[in-house]
Amino acid sequence: MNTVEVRNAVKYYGSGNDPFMILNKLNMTVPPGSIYALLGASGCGKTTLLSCILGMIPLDDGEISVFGNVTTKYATKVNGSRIGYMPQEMALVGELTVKETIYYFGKIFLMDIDKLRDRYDMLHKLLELPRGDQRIETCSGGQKRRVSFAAAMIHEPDLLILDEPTVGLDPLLREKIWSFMLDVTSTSKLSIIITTHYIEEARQAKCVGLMRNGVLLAEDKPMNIVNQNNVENLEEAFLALCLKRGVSEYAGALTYIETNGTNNNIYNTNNLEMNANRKHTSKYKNKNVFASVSTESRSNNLRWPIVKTLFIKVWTQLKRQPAALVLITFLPIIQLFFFYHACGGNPKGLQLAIVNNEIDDYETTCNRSTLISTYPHDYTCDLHLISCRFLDELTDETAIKVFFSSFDEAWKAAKRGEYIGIIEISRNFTEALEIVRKRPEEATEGIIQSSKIKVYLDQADLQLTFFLQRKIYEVYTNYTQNVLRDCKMPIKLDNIPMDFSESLFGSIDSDFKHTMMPAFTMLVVFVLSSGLTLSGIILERKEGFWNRTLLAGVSTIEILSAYIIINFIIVIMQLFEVLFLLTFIYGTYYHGSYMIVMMMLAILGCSGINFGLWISCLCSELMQANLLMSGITQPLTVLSGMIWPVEGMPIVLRIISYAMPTTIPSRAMREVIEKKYTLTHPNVLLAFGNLFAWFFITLYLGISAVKRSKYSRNT
Ligand SMILES: Nc1ncnc2c1ncn2[C@@H]1O[C@H](COP(=O)(O)OP(=O)(O)OP(=O)(O)O)[C@@H](O)[C@H]1O
Repeated sequence: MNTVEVRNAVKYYGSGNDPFMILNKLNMTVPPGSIYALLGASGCGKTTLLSCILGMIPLDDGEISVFGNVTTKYATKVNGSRIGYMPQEMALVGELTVKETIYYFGKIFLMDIDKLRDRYDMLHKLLELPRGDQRIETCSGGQKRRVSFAAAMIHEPDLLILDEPTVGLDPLLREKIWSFMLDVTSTSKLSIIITTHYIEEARQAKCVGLMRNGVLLAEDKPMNIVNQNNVENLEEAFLALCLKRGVSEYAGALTYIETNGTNNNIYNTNNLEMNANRKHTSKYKNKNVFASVSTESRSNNLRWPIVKTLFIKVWTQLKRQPAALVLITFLPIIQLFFFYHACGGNPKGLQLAIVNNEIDDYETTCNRSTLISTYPHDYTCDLHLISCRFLDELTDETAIKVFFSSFDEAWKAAKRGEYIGIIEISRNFTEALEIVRKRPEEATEGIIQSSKIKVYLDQADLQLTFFLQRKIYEVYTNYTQNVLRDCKMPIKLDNIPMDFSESLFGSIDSDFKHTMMPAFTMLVVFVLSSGLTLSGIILERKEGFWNRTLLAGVSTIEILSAYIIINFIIVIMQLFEVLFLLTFIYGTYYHGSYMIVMMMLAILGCSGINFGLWISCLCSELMQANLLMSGITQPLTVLSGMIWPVEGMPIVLRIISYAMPTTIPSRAMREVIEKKYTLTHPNVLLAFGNLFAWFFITLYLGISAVKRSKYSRNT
C-alpha cells in the first residue's frame, strides 16, 4: 500500500467568478519507506498540494488517500501522530526555548518522557540545534528551521511532510540531514515528502515529482527522469520538460480539460492543452465537494495532559512578555484610576464676569457691615446692599469672580471666550427686592426685573453650563436661607416650594462617578477579556503554530480550553483588583452583596473571552481585530447608559442598548450596590438572564467560528 496517493486532484483559489486553478487533475504516488522530492518553481502549487494532503484545505475534485484512508465527501481521519509536518514558515513560538518547543510537540503527541528525552538528545546532536535554553526568538533563521524540523520528527511519524526544510542551511548540514533521512527511510517504513528549491539535492530522493502548471510533469526515480530526457542532470531534465510543455507558469493559465485520470506517473503533455482563456466553466468549479484527509484528534474527550501542556505553553509565553504581563495586571487599575480621577469631579477655576450695578467696587463696598441684614436694636430686617451678600456666597469653589464696570465690556470678554458666563445685578436691586418682598402690590414689571439676578451662561459646553446652573442655584438657596435665618423667619420660606433633601437610595451628595462606575467597570472587564483572548489566538494562528498543533491531532476544543482557562484566571485576578481598588482605595460604598457583583463580572468576563474568540476568527490580522474592537467599544460605551440615560434614546437604540451586556447588568449592579437588591429581585434576575444569554450566544459564535475556520489561512 502506498503511503500517499493523489488522484486527479483539482484545486482552485479565488472567488466564485474568478477562480484560479492551482492543481489540475494532479496525480502523485508516494511509496512507503521512501523520500519523495517535490520540485517546482515558486508559486507552482507545492504548498497547496501538501496542505490538501494534510487536510488543511479541501480539494475541489479528486481523491487523496493517506495510509490507505481514501477521502470521501466527509474527510477521512488519519491519526495525527502518524504524520509529522514541518511548514514552510517557522510556525514556532518565539517566547519558548528550543527544548521547550521540542518537548511541547513530544508532549502533545503523548510521548513517554524517557523516550522524549532520548529523541531530543538524538535530534539535538544530529541537527546541531542551539542550546536547549535558548529562546526561539533569539535563534537565527537556519537555527529555527532546524528546531522546526526536529519538532516534526520528535514522535517518529510514519509520514513526514517537509516544506522546504533545507532553505538557509549550510551545505554540510543539508548533507547531514539528507543522509539521516536516507538512513531512516531505508531502515523503516517512514515516507518523506520534501519540497525543495535545491534541485540537485533531490537526486538522493527515491522518487522525484516535477511540478508545473498544476500537474506533475514527471514522477519517477531521478536517474530515470534524467535518462529519459537525454540530459546530464535533474535541472536540465526539468528545463527540457518545461520546454516541451510551454512557457506558462501557472495552472491557472490552463483551461480545465477532462482526462481519463489514469496518467499516474509519467508526464503527459498531450492530454493537457494550453489555452489563453483563464476563466473556465469546469463542472467542478468551486464545489469543494471532496474534503481531503484530515488528521484526527485521538480522542473526543478533553485530554488533560494535552490541555496541561497547552496551558503551560500559553502561560510561559505570557510570563516571558513582561510588557504584556504588566499591562494585563495593571490595565484595569490604570483605567479605573483615570476614570475615578477624571470623571465626576467639580470643575474648578471657572471664571464668571460680574457686573454689579448696585455697587461701584466690591472689595471696598462689600464688607462685614453690608453683610448684615438685621438690626437687633429695633428688631427690623431691612435689606442693605443685598447683592454683596449674594456675591459673598458665590465663592471661588463655584467660580472665580471677575468684576466689570459695564455689561458691554463683560459681554465682549465673554464672547472672546474669557469667561464661562456673566452675572448681572441691577442698580436698584436691593430696593426692588424689598418692594417685591414687603409691598408686592407696588411691584411693576420693571421692579420685578430689577429684583432678579440675571445669569448669562456659555451654552456651548453643556456639562459646564449644567454644573454652573446647579451651583448658582445652590448659592442662591444658601443666600436666601441665610437672609431668612437672620431675619428670624422660617428658612423653608425660600421661594421654591419643593424639598429634595431626602434620598430614596444612595446618598444625597452621591458622586456622579459612583453612578457611572458599574457600567465603566463592566466595559473594562468585557473589553479587556475580549482583547486578551483575540490577540493570543490571532497571533498563534498567524504564526502557524495553531495549525501545527491541530495537525498533531490536538482538537480545537483542547487548544481553546487552555486559552479559556488562562484567560479566566486573568479575568478573576482583574476582578479582585478592581473590587479591591473600588472598595479599599476609593471607598465606593458597597451596601449590597459582593458575591452577586463578582458573579456578574465573572460571567461578563467569560462572555468577553468567547467574544474575543469569535472576533479572532473573523479577523486574520491583529490590527483588523483591534480596529473592530475599537469600533465595538465605542457604541458599547455610548449605549450602556453611562454617558446618557437609556430613556433618552430613540426606541430602536433603546432596544439595542438593553440587549447589550453592559446596560441592564450595570444598572442591576448599581442597584445591588446601592439598594441592596438580592438575587431574587426581578432586575437582578433580568441582568443574569442578559449575561447568560450573552455567554451562551458568544460561546456558540466563538466555537462554531473556530470549527468553521479550523485551520488558519495564513499557512
Ligand atoms: N489562500 C490563497 N488564496 C489565493 N491564492 C493563493 C492562496 N494560497 C496560495 N495562493 C496562490 O497559489 C499559488 C500556489 O501557491 P503555493 O504556496 O502552493 O506555491 P508553492 O509552489 O508552494 O510556492 P513556493 O515554492 O514559493 O513556496 C500561488 O500563486 C499563490 O499566490
